[in-house]
Amino acid sequence: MSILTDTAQPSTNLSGTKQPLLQLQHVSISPKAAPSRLLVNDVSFTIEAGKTTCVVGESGSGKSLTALSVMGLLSQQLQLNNGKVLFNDNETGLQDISLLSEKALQKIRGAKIAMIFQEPMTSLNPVLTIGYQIGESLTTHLGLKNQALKDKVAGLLEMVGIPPSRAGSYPDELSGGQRQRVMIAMSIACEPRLLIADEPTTALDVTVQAQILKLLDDLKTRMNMGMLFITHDFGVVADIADNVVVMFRGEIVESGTKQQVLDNPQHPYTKALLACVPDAEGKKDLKPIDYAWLPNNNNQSTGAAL
Ligand SMILES: Nc1ncnc2c1ncn2[C@@H]1O[C@H](COP(=O)(O)OP(=O)(O)OP(=O)(O)O)[C@@H](O)[C@H]1O
Repeated sequence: MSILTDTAQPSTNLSGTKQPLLQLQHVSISPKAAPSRLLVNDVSFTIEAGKTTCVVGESGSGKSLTALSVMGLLSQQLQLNNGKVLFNDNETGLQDISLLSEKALQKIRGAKIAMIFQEPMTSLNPVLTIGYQIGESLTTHLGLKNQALKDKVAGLLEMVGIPPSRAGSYPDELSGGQRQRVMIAMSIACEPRLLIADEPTTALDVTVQAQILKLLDDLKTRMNMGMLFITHDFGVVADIADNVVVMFRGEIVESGTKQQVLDNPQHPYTKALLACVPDAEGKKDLKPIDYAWLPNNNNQSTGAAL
């Protein structure tokens, strides 16, 4: 049973040209207390419907802040001090959602742009059943109730590979992989146009990680969703990316298609990151990242974890 409509189509503007789903233009983020300290500096990239853009970089490179800025969820201490977050919500065409009121953003969040995080336990409420939690946004955004709500929740559970009979289970009765599947069911419930996934498989073992990546990739294709996928893992990039953005210390150092970036990396940092990736058997010698390309005396390893 498909519970998804097949209506998601790439948008075209009046002149018939395909419009991007999301376009970040020169986004910079800094602490309000120190506006000149740029944590994210002049970041621009585009995501199309039905395509996955992986943002990759070591810890602290600004990946999560970039994603949070799209959702309008930067912490109170931070500000978007430059740039545009253009989102195509199909009704209004491309609009700068960073200018919207919190109330207007709440209508977009969950319904048109959804996000899943690394650790599902921190996002799931331990005292509510998973069925209830999956149903919440369906009631809020789509007004579903009673049997229609139950049917839709059952369909979503089925779609993410959890027997619908588990709808009455509590989060701590599920495995880590199942909890992440519940989070995915919650995030796709309203058929968002854009899914932001921030390291959603990092806490999972390798086999479950592969299953979740495949599930997300299948859903993306089936729903023609755009996906912004944050990772520090080039293995994940190789599996699911269409396009890749490489970030270092708040800036994009390289971007392109997966083939361009993985097969023919241009920037020394991308080359250094790729040199750290173990091969399929985990045999390659793991080297620390080489920062020799950094100018001046700024070439010390940050000790950053990959
Ligand atoms: N509220 C905040 N106030 C000040 N600095 C912050 C705040 N939140 C994040 N930062 C800093 O901004 C930089 C980018 O953080 P961000 O979380 O985007 O990195 P990341 O690439 O997602 O790292 P990770 O992979 O570890 O999640 C880091 O140096 C971080 O310490």
